[in-house]
Amino acid sequence: MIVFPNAKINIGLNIIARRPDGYHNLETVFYPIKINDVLEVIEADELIFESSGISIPGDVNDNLCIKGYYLLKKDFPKLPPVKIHLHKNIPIGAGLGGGSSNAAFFIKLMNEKFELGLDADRMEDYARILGADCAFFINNKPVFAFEKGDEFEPVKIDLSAYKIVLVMPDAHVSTAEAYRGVKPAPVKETLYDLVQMPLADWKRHIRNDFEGHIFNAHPVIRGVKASLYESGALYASMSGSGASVFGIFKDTPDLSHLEESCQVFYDV
Ligand SMILES: C[C@@](CO)(OP(=O)(O)O)[C@H](O)COP(=O)(O)OP(=O)(O)OC[C@H]1O[C@@H](n2ccc(N)nc2=O)[C@H](O)[C@@H]1O
Ligand SMILES: Nc1ncnc2c1ncn2[C@@H]1O[C@H](COP(=O)(O)OP(=O)(O)O)[C@@H](O)[C@H]1O
Repeated sequence: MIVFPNAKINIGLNIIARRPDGYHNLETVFYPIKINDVLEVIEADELIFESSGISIPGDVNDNLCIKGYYLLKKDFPKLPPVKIHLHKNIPIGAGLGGGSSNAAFFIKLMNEKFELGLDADRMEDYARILGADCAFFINNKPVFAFEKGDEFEPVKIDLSAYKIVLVMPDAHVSTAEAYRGVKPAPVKETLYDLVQMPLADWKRHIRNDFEGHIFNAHPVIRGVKASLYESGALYASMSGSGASVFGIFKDTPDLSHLEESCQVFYDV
């Protein structure tokens, strides 16, 4: 069985408070975008993980697909061994949730392939264990997210009339680094309301709290955001903990000046 895990962008990201468990309460809007990995799972004599495309840092046993397998196996001991092939296309550590998406799509694929009988809520519960960003990818629809980013309210937001461009500069930001450098603060207006405003107003009201210190540490990312506005973006922002930056345009822009130093994904 083959599925195509997609990436996400964060529209707004406000870090509200540090939690006793060391995580942070936040508000954000997750929005799915069309940059995809390829995930294939077949039955096998033993558990095998192979990948191609972008190489994935870290130990194979820490891969979120493998962690997802063992998580399901604990509750479904009869689950047979599988061979997993993951073709990585989503930039890694980019604020795009690629690994989290792989985990969630793996759970959905195993549920269907082995008829585990899990509904979306149960699959979200499994995904929450694997990471704060994973549960969103079970339903994979635009949502207002809060708590650790794993509790949701549906939000009416449709960007299909616009062109979204995703730019990946030559910079790497770890999620933990991003959280270490941010000062939590309560919000004056909730993102849930702010994203209902006309898109032309977003630039003045919607922000990503990671941008301040991440831009100081990685000025190239600030430069990409400025370049997107200079190229006519109605709204541009770093996605999540970065380093990727997205821009929302009326029409597909010419960003050839960025293509030498960045990976540019048009109309995602
Ligand atoms: C920042 C966000 C915004 O959507 O995504 P990315 O930019 O990474 O895609 C997420 O909060 C990342 O979610 P995810 O990447 O799943 O985080 P996890 O693996 O669960 O946690 C990695 C580390 O990030 C920090 N962390 C994560 C989530 C959260 N609400 N508070 C935190 O403090 C913790 O230090 C944790 O050890
Ligand atoms: N299937 C996977 N794909 C990508 N990264 C993974 C995967 N499993 C675990 N990881 C680890 O997760 C981190 C990147 O996660 P990812 O979701 O791509 O980042 P981000 O959420 O910032 O976009 C890397 O350190 C990588 O080692």
